[in-house]
Amino acid sequence: MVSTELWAGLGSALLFLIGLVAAAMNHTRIKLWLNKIAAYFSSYIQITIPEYGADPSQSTDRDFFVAVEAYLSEYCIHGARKLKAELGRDSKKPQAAIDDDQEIVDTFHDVGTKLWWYAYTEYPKSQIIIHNPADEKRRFYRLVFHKKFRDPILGSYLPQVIEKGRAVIAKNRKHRLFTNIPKRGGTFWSPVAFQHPATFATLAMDPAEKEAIVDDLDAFKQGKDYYTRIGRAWKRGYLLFGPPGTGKSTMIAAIAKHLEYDVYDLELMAVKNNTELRQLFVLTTDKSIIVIEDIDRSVHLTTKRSDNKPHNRSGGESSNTTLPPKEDDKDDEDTKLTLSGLLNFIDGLWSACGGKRIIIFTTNNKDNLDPALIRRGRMDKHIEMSYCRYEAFQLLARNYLDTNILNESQFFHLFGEIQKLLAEVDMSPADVAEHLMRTEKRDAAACLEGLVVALRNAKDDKAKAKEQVVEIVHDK
Ligand SMILES: Nc1ncnc2c1ncn2[C@@H]1O[C@H](COP(=O)(O)OP(=O)(O)OP(=O)(O)O)[C@@H](O)[C@H]1O
Ligand SMILES: [Mg+2]
Repeated sequence: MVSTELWAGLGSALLFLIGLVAAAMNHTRIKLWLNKIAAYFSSYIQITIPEYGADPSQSTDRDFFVAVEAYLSEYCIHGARKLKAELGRDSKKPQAAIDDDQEIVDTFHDVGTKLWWYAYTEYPKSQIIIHNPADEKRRFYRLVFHKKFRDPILGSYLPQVIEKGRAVIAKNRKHRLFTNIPKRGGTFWSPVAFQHPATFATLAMDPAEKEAIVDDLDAFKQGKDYYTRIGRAWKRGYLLFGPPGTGKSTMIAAIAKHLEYDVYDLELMAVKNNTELRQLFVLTTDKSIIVIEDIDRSVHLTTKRSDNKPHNRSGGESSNTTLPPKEDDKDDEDTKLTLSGLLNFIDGLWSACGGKRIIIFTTNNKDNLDPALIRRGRMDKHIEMSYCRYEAFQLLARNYLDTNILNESQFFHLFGEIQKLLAEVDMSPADVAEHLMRTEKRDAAACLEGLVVALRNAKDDKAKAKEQVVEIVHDK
């Protein structure tokens, strides 16, 4: 058994060496013969995976190479003696990969065989300065295995390598937050590492509603076939509305983390016109969340709708007008940011730009929005973020004070009062959370007592405000 493995190892190494010599030879004929000799005497097959294929602009070529690299770094690196380490992008942690001419042995358990992986690099022979990175140096991975395993290796092992490698890439990928900043010649996305700590586990809201949102996101994430079948673009719009401090921005961070998507935080004030908006949209990538916070306040949309249309009940512009467009409509479309430009941004263009995009609007006042902007199909799901009730408080208390706090009998009387008061008083989760922040001087009891006092005060204020309203009505 040992000697079989030894021969197999020697055979694969010899094949790899002959391959290297052949690659280094300039004479095409000799190169051809060397490869023929290697193929004749060897029972081994080799597969070469170049970093860039024939067409370097095709990123899919590189995907295979990158997946192999990630797979080998994660699953086979312990077998290599020579490694190279690089700092990953946005990362402080060094990432190791096998160095050139190193042999790594992997086992394909499905058929019980060993395989050999090698990394190597070819450098350009000419001294000409090269602008295309694909021409600079050529990196390869080479896989060598016994020819009797050709079918299972091609049919199952390599697809598994790609799948596992992609999973490793997704796991290690740092998520980014992009904001658009104006520069000469337009507005451009500028990224930073996205490290918001919020998750659905730390988000305080009605548990049933939270579960429904998570289910909706999961269905979206896995919904490629479904969206294709029903003939809709693979995108979803969420409108988050509710008073300040109820967790709308926190929810966006939790969604991004759950889906493992990048976030594009679109500042509409920095966008001059529809053309810029289109450019920004085209520059977003797949698997991303495009966010427009405070959509009602972030921009006054200059729009023919507002010029020509009757106003709706909330003072906004009604979208279902039949008035003919004015002559300068076309000019406005190009020189200003208009509501129709934004509507095109949401649903017109993105069907043409691939899938897996989520768009989220947030607002404190849903009634201020043009109905066209938030109709179902554009904003598919309307999620109300509301004041803190007892269930949300329980989660905050567990997170901020102690996981077991709700079982501590010394606080039962405080919990009872908090439950009663939260049913009567509107306090945002942000305000409740502020009272639960522990400091050196404030222990759990002090935090809870402070919250009770704040809730009692809020209840008194509410009662006084009510009395004043009654007095005004009587005076009238
Ligand atoms: N539902 C919640 N669950 C957990 N923490 C919350 C929640 N709501 C608010 N908070 C806390 O309050 C802070 C402010 O919340 P957030 O910024 O998400 O509110 P918002 O609804 O976006 O407010 P605004 O309308 O002013 O933008 C957060 O940093 C978070 O710590
Ligand atoms: Mg916010």
